[in-house]
Amino acid sequence: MRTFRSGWTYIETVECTPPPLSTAHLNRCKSCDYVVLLTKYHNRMSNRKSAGDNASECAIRVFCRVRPLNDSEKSQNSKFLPRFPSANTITLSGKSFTFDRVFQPSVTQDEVYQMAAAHIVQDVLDGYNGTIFAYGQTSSGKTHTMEGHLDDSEHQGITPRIIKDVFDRIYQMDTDNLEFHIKVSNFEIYNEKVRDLFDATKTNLPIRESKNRMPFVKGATELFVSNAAEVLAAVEEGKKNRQVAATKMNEDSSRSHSVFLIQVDQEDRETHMRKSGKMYLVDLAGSEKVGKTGVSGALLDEAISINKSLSALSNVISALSHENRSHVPYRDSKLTRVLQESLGGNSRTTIIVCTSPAACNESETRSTLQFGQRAKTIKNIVVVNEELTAEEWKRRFKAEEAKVKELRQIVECYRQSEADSQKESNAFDQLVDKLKKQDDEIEEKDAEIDSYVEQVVGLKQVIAMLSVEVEQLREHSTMQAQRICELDQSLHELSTQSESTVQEEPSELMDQAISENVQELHHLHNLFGGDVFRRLADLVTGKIRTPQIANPIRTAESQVRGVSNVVSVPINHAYIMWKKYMGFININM
Ligand SMILES: Nc1ncnc2c1ncn2[C@@H]1O[C@H](COP(=O)(O)OP(=O)(O)OP(=O)(O)O)[C@@H](O)[C@H]1O
Repeated sequence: MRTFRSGWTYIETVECTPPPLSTAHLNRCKSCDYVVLLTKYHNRMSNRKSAGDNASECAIRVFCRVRPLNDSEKSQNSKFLPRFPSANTITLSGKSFTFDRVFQPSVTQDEVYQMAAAHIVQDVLDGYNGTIFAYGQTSSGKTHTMEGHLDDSEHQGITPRIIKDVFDRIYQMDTDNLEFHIKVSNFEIYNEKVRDLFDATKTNLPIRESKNRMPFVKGATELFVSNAAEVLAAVEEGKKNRQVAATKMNEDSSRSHSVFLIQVDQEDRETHMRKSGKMYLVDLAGSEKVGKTGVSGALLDEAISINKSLSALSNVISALSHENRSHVPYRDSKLTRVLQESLGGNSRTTIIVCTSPAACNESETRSTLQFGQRAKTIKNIVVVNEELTAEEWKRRFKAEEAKVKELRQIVECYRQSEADSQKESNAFDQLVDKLKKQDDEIEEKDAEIDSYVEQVVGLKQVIAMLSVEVEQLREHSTMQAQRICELDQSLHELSTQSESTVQEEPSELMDQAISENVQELHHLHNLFGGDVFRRLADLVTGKIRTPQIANPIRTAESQVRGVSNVVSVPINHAYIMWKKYMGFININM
């Protein structure tokens, strides 16, 4: 047995937004404590979200329903325009529109309910808010979809099916600890006035905001119900009071937007946990081209008011579908005020766009499909509405404390990591300075090397010249050596001659010959002992320090010395001979 009672207040839980995980920081410091902690934190938060524990993003679901051609359209021979290339696409004159599902005319009321609406029952029992509304031009099938035939189980629309399902699920629950409190209200927005459909005397109810900033209709009659039959009776009651009139396009045209609100509150008697889910079932009045509907007088005023509020709804949808939405004009109409939480707020919302298939309604159908397409981009943020027990508060408080502690740790780590990166950045600056200095030094060395290279080039030229000179000397020395041999021979002969004529005075001829030989010997001595060695010694010892340059010069020097040795042996011999001869002359003079 379930218990139903009344009189609770509800508190909405608010999600604490985790600090963003900056990619810049991730790149800088992939393994630092801060990132590890923050990643853990984010993972934990997303796990909590997926468990339905807190706020989560929820896109508005949009379905499209196409009704069959009606008699009037058939009689005009209006063509059946839409094509259905896939289960969720509709094509109109070549332009495709994609929805969560497209219902073709043959789709039954039950199929529409199962695919588009049944899920809302569980959402509401889980403590979420939910909204389903039908949108479309007049006579496109909105009332048929939302309400249908109330007393015909096959042709019932969404509202009676939801009511039945809510009670079926509650009675099927296998715990006896839950206590339920269900209340319904029904009002319409007619000519920008909120009228209570359960109490026809309340014709202009105000819209106020709760302390959670949720708009609600103040003073609307709330009926406490305990079974589906009671609720259906209430729906019938409200229906009687709704503004309908016959127009050229619809015999039972709704001249107002109707809102049926079911609020399910529940309490676990053991844990004292409380949850509350609100469900808005909305049948909008249809937009109409007054030329087509042929209305005048009061009906024309209604049509103008309907179109105005629908265009306010379009503006809200349009503002919400922009990424950088700044202002959403909820306050432009009563309709958008009432639906504020359903559009961009805390509600799991489903929109069923209803269309006519007839070619004569093509432009209205196209604008309906565009409306649905825009609405599909809107994302609501939903949270479970729950009232917490003292124990639950304590548990959450502790969890929040732990979270704060964790966040403090993260902040501390972040600070530390910032300080570390500052240090790293200073060290980096120093390194950059050092590298700059090294760069300058390298540039200097480069210049030095360039000058060495220039010197090497110059010295290579000198060596080449010296080599030529050495070669010439070698040739010359060979000739000179030959000459020295001849002189040696001649001196020997002269010496022999003088020994044999020791008593005789040296002849003038001999003196001249000896003098010439001596001069020639002097010349040769100067030639081989002088300039060449000096120049080589200069190069090797003083100005040249690099081995690459000095080595070839040393080679050249030894080559010259080699030549000089070759030449100097006979010269020395000749010189000795000459000295000997001169001594001989002096002794005998
Ligand atoms: N899918 C459908 N299958 C069969 N009949 C339908 C379907 N949709 C609508 N109809 C019929 O078309 C007519 C107009 O539908 P309905 O009253 O639901 O339109 P509406 O959009 O609510 O119009 P208004 O905005 O003028 O109130 C009704 O007779 C309804 O039974």
